[in-house]
Amino acid sequence: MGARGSMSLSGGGQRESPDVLAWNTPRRLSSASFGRSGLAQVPYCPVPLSLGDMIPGRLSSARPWTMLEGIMRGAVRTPAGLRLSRLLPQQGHPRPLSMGCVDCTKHREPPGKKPLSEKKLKKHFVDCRRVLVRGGGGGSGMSCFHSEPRKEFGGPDGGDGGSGGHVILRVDRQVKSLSSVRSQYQGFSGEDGGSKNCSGRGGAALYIRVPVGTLVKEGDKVIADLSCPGDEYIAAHGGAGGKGNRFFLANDNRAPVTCTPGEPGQERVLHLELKTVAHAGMVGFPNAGKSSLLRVISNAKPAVASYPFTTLKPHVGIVHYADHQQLAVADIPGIIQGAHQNRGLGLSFLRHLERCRFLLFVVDLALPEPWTQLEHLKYELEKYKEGLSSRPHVVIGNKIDLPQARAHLAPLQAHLGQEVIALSALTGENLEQLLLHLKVLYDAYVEAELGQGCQPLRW
Ligand SMILES: Nc1nc2c(ncn2[C@@H]2O[C@H](COP(=O)(O)OP(=O)(O)OP(=O)(O)O)[C@@H](O)[C@H]2O)c(=O)[nH]1
Ligand SMILES: [Mg+2]
Repeated sequence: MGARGSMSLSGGGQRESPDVLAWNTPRRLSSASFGRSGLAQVPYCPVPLSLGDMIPGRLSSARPWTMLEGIMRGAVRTPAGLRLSRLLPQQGHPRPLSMGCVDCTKHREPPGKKPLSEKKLKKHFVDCRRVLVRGGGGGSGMSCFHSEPRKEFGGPDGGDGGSGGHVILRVDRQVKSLSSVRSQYQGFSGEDGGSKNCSGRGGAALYIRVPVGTLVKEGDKVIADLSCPGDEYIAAHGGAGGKGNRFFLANDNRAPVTCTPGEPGQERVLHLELKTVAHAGMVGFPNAGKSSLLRVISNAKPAVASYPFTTLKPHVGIVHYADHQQLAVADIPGIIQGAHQNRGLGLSFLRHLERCRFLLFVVDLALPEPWTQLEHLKYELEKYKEGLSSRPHVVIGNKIDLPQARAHLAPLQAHLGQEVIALSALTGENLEQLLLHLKVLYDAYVEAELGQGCQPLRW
């Protein structure tokens, strides 16, 4: 018998424990060993194996092998690319083994993945894309006639072509920018119709994965706002399939030869624009310490340096609270006076603030007359979009650890007539006050949304 025969070869005369599964040669499970379910349960393997799965080549014979004896034939291939043999010892070195499937190796550490450097992240962050989408073409209809012995002219039996596949934009939470979106997409075509009234298979839908907060524009018109994970938008419809000659059968035409070709898919040029979705957006002059602050309150790691415009693209960090609430905070590039006249990085990146429910104005307390920073910031926001600066907000005075900053705090508060949260992103001083304040703003936002019957943004 196959299994017993191979045991004597590989075991080298060694008596084996009935409880172990010994390795020799990888074998493929053959069809003979599977019941109607198509699955075989191998001892010591917690999951059933299916036809084509790799199993260890030899099994101890003192156990009930009747089922297994028939299954040890064939070579080494698995349908899903699964090769259990890779988990097992080398051929020619039999070793007791009590596992036989991938599930048994779950505890193994995955190979280490290097985090992307800040430089690479910037390079790969794309928040605008022009994309040409074409739906799949429909398959052509068939023109043919039924024919069988003694029935030569059986009538038209050409089937219709399958319709072309749509091209669909789908929001995926794992996708963080539009960098993975290509400039062109062509949907899958439908199959042509066949004889015997067989219709062609329709083309499969082609999905383009986009990040949460993608705005779809055609020309200047916004046609879709994909702001929730799982949202879908059909960017280009597939073409309809052509008609086979059977379709044209009529009383006055019993033998039509006409069939129509499939229609081409829809073709559109779309502009995708990413507007970061976050609860809070940080606004401030360059070097105010926005990125430093995001690093200490969240899990995000934006670059920090003492030169202006260190941050060139938005970063979103998540603040975790003890009650499992999660608050997303976006750090955007610094704004300077005259940004609306395209100074500095301009204002185009302010679109990432548009969806933020509340704003965090970060002011550098170490600079003289810090209230002027706030005035300029609000002015620039208003220039970009009216009413943007009057959203619920909190003023943060950063760098309180510096001696001159303490002196500037009282005049700033007097000037603004509102509370300023003085803290230090460097030393962590007074961060709790900011976190508590953020929670209050978040709770107010959730309450307001629920009050209006809307679902608040959950991260
Ligand atoms: N002393 C002190 N220095 C700070 C504090 N926060 C940030 N800094 C320093 O300020 C400099 C700028 O910090 P960033 O966090 O990069 O500032 P930013 O606002 O993100 O700057 P841009 O990305 O250019 O807009 C860095 O050298 C930080 O070390 C603070 O609380 N105290
Ligand atoms: Mg920064």
